[in-house]
Amino acid sequence: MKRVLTIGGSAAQGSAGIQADLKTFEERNVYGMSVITATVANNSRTEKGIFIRSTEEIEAQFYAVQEMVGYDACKTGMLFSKEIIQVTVKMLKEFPPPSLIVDPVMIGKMGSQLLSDAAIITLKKELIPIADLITPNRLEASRLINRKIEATISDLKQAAVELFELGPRAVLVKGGVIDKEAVDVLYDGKGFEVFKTHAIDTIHTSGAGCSYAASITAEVAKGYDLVEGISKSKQFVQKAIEEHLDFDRGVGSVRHSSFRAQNRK
Ligand SMILES: Nc1ncnc2c1ncn2[C@@H]1O[C@H](COP(=O)(O)OP(=O)(O)OP(=O)(O)O)[C@@H](O)[C@H]1O
Ligand SMILES: Cc1ncc(COP(=O)(O)O)c(N)n1
Repeated sequence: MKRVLTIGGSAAQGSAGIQADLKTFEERNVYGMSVITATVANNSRTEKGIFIRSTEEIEAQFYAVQEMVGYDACKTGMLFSKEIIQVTVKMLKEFPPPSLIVDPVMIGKMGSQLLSDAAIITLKKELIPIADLITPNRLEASRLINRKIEATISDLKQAAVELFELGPRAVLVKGGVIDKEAVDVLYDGKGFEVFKTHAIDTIHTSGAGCSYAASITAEVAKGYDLVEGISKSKQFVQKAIEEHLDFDRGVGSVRHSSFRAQNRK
């Protein structure tokens, strides 16, 4: 069984972050492990809580993973601060994963700030250059290249080229909805691949981005190439959004188990 690690934040409500990643790893049939960088305890009735873990606690988790299991691929999600990005880069350089997928999460779908403004530069200069794939959405991509990106395939392609210049081996820009289709563009320095599915009319997509990147990480760990891994993961996330869970309290969750349920019918 392939071994996959996620380094990111705990999302108490269960839809996104580490919870989404571990649920997705299980659905994609890989062995999931986690290093928790922060605890996000969103609660619309009180104040939003974000609690950052110490670098000592982060390192202890990472070394436990390496000593007890090892890994075939690694995903990063919420890293929040410059210090956490730097310790993550240090650990990844000491134990280079066969594949590294960096989801540059900045703002959660419920509005929480998951990356401090001051940390963007560290993300760009230190983590992105060692990534095999980065998976920004349009807003994150804009912040990384300091310009607005139009909702057109041609501008997404141009943005992917600019992001590639930051040094990753490939870029997947999630373009959002264009002409009723959910469009993503992959660029690997040689060519483009466009992934499209029909856009589902719902606000209940919390966890979509995390689960998509987690599924890609799992598929790459199994040996699929990026195009195959992304195609499979796009179908997985599509089904998870189609059968979303609405808890009647704002943005609901994707249903991580729906692809498996569909294939068991
Ligand atoms: N309404 C929708 N219908 C179909 N697919 C969607 C829909 N919303 C998002 N997706 C797809 O889900 C995947 C995750 O993308 P999304 O833009 O939600 O990421 P994100 O959560 O914003 O990213 P991040 O985790 O980096 O913050 C993409 O392939 C996107 O096209
Ligand atoms: C701890 C944590 N990490 C990441 C996300 C992004 O979530 P999404 O997949 O909805 O963009 C989140 N909301 N919380």
